[in-house]
Amino acid sequence: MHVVVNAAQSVDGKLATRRREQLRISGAEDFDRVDRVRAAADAVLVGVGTVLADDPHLTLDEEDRRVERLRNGRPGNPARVVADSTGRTPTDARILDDAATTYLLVSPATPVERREALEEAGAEILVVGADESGGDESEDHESGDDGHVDLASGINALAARGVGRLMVEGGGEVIASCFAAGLVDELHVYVGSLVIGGRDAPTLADGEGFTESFPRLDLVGTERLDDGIVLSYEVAGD
Ligand SMILES: NC(=O)C1=CN([C@@H]2O[C@H](COP(=O)(O)OP(=O)(O)OC[C@H]3O[C@@H](n4cnc5c(N)ncnc54)[C@H](OP(=O)(O)O)[C@@H]3O)[C@@H](O)[C@H]2O)C=CC1
Ligand SMILES: Nc1nc(O)c(N)c(N[C@@H]2O[C@H](COP(=O)(O)O)[C@@H](O)[C@H]2O)n1
Repeated sequence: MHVVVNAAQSVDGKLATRRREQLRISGAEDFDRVDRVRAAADAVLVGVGTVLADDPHLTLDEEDRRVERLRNGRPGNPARVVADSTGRTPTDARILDDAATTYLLVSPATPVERREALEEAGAEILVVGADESGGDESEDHESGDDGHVDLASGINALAARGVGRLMVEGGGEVIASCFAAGLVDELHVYVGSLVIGGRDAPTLADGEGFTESFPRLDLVGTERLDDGIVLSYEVAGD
């Protein structure tokens, strides 16, 4: 599985305001780039925090890209995936429409009735088990997962359904967990020319944070778009 993380942040590293409302950080040129990255992916993943805050659709904007995918024998839109341990995705969320397959990665803690309601609303439920690495106050654990669904298991379940390239669009909690689990291959960050501020505003990588062993990145590209810059990285090997 090849995992590509993409996000837009302010100069001070924030993905949104402290109110966690969707904010346009980039512009038309960057949204077109994001659409290209989506078009290359088999699936696009977000955390349930992003679904609750933004109600995103996560489909392609450009019809030509959908047509090209169909011509290549792929679904018109990439599948949509939500990391959602207890099934908090609203049944009227936009990602549950029929524009693409939508997988919800839930833990066994999600009640059967909730799973059934979400299936009825259009979701494919994948029960993938909770992450066991968090929750012990005595350890300096760096995963920050604390009983959320185990993303590595989720990715294996997606691979078994034909997903070879996964785009992760956020938010900060899920991106942090992806780095903590060593799942990320590429990172693309659009840095918009604004300061958002706020100690409680989401950042590119929230979670518990790292204290000893930090994911290291190789800068492989820079591109000026709109009034900002896209920084492209590959995750450095050990
Ligand atoms: N500028 C940008 O590019 C983007 C900005 N955003 C912004 O980010 C904010 C949302 O980010 P954030 O609040 O961090 O939410 P996330 O989208 O990262 O979702 C976090 C939630 O995902 C669930 N989850 C399931 N499994 C995991 C796991 N293994 N690790 C971590 N979380 C997991 C948890 O809920 P549970 O335990 O219930 O499963 C958790 O609370 C919004 O304000 C949105 O606008 C979002 C995307 C892109
Ligand atoms: N790349 C990017 N640039 C911005 O300026 C943004 N505000 C975001 N936000 C994320 O984009 C997703 C919206 O998806 P749809 O347009 O509904 O398909 C959502 O995840 C936002 O948080 N991204």
